[in-house]
Amino acid sequence: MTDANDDPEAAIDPDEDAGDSTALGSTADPAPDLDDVVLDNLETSTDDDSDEASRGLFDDLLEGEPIFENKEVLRPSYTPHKLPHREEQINNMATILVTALRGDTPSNILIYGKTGTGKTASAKFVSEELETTSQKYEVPCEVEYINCEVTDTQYRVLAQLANKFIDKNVDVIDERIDELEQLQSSAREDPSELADSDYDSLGAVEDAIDDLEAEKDEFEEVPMTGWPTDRVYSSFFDAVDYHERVVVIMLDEIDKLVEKSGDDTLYNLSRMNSELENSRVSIMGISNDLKFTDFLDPRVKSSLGEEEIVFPPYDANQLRDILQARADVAFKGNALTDDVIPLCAAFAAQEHGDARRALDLLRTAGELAERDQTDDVEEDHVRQAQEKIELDRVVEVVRTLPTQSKIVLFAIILLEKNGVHNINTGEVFNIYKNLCAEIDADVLTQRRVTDLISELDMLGIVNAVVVSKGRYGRTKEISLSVPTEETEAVLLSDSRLGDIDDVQPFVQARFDN
Ligand SMILES: Nc1ncnc2c1ncn2[C@@H]1O[C@H](COP(=O)(O)OP(=O)(O)OP(=O)(O)O)[C@@H](O)[C@H]1O
Repeated sequence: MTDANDDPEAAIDPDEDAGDSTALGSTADPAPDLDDVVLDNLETSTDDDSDEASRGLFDDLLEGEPIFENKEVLRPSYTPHKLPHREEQINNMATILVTALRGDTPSNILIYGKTGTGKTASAKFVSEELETTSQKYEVPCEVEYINCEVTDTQYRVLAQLANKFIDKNVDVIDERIDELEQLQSSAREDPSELADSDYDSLGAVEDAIDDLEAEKDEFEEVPMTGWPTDRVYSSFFDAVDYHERVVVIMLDEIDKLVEKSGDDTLYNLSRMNSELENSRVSIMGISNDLKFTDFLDPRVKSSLGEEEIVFPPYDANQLRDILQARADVAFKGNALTDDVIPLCAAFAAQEHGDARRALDLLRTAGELAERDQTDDVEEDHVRQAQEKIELDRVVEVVRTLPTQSKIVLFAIILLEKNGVHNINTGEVFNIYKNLCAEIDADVLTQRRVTDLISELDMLGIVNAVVVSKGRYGRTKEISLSVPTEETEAVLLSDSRLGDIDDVQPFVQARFDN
């Protein structure tokens, strides 16, 4: 990839710029003699004033040798061509799918594994290989990818598939029409051209073109809402069965589809083959959730799970190899100090062997080093990156909390900020009540507030431990697990909580009651 960042010297040469600005500057001198200008130009090209004048906001930034050679390679959207430590899973998939290249129906496959274990990347890699090979051997085989987190109802899945196949069918028809039109024009010049074709006259070619045009007009795009589901299904069915082919439907995050809209889609897809005449359909489901098949109809479960492939989490050594392979392409020669990759791998392995997290860390560490304008990425940049990513996560979780949980969290923050340690539920509840009154929110019961505190605990935002107070029973001691200032700022960015003017009186309230 070439981009201005790759070679800033080549893209914008400050010297060249200075020369230009002198030439422009010379227009200030009325009626310059052409020869003088050239001479002036040479003489003044080292003149600092004009150089300074042209230095803009970006010059300094461009001058620092960039750390990255190609940052895109570290982004989640990039599909690598090599996937270290996934050879076994990739081979398993290929062994199952090769059936498609023989014109038969491959078994359905279910792929399991935690987030960031390379399921999508591996499945996409195998699909691309499958499609390329099918073109090479001219065996009609197609893969359709659907992300069920986005497309999460039966209607949408079927509509999206129907429209994709309709588009493909239109392309097939257009190609055929092109061929016939070529035959038509060459046969007009030399009627013997028809001898090798299926048509005995120009009229017959004309009719065939008309038929194809009419067929094309019959295809109707499925709207994204509004049709009865069986109509959408039959549109999809007809579009797939339009000509002979094997179709692999890849349903990424398949558990989200089942969670949102049950197993009807899978039931319909898995029984299609008995009715299709020309084509065959096979399903490849990908899931983070090992238990989602428990919610499936037993028939769907056994049909979908004909073959199961598990993607185990990566360990720190495997993550190192993955990072190294990407870093070789992403960074300039010696931009990484020795500790960087092992540390990113170790942090990500602690999480649960998530390659996405490891790549995020490496990219963020590189960006932080770039911002510092240093020549290389150091261990400290990785630690800062780890903190930044963690903080971004916290901000996102806090920002999307329901209002009641935000109020409870705000009460805990106010107590901590006022030096209260080992906060108990009663203290939180008192402040919570006052905050609710201030912003006109419903007041929940203390029991419900205790539940909300437990939820905040599960999200890792607060730490709530149950301690025994001897004969006074047991109580919860609550403390914040996230940075106070940043979390408070996120809470105050909520328009309702932002309305609270003076928080001091609320803290006094803990002594009431
Ligand atoms: N073996 C590997 N080699 C190189 N890159 C990898 C490997 N495994 C995963 N990655 C990279 O890690 C990131 C996450 O991988 P991927 O999206 O395939 O994970 P996933 O298992 O599908 O996760 P999720 O369930 O969250 O979608 C991607 O950027 C991918 O390119």
